[in-house]
Amino acid sequence: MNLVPYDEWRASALDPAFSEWLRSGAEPEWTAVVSHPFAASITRGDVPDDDMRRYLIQDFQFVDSFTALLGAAVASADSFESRVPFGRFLGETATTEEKTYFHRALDALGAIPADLASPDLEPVTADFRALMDEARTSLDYPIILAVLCVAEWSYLGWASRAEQPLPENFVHREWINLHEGPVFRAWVAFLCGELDRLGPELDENGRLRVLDVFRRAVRLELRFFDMAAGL
Ligand SMILES: Cc1ncc(CN)c(N)n1
Repeated sequence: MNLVPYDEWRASALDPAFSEWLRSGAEPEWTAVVSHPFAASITRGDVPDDDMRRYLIQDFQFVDSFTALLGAAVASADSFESRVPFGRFLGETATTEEKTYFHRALDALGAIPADLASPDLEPVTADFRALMDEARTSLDYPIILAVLCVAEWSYLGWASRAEQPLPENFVHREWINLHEGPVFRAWVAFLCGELDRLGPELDENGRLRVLDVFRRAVRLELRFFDMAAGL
């Protein structure tokens, strides 16, 4: 656990980026997320259908709050240049690719419409939605960025470990492809870059608040995969 103040840390770090200070401060949970057995099983395409259905039903509820959080990022970003990528991602991915993926995948997995509309929320799903709602209503741009960055960067982390050829089953293959590739990498680089730009301008208290939210989000990602794995 990294409690070294950012100014001290960056003087000696190999990569002095603020996002790297956050990520290393969220160890060992970060590595546990990106190397989680459930995520590895997605990359191999061998998650049993019942487990994949339970995971995606819960994740659809995650994505709902995540989409609202993207809207808050558009509203709270500090410049037009920064608002645009959030708006683009909101339009292109959240409302088209990801949404059609969920409907096709859950259909193939035998879910019924009620599973999507009003499922029983697992405790971790409710907790994750609460953190995203807290960040959204704060309208505090670095805090919003911290949650978005964990969600996307950690997913790039496990998805980029997938080996070719990717699974034939589209439920697994498309879920990997949604979180890998040049466009998704550029999106994650943008989120990290925004934190790298703003972090050094915060005072120590502000940085610790961002680190606290970053860590809470990483712990929730870990619990989410544990829930999916039935742990
Ligand atoms: C729980 C969770 N975390 C992150 C992602 C990536 N958007 C996701 N779909 N679900």
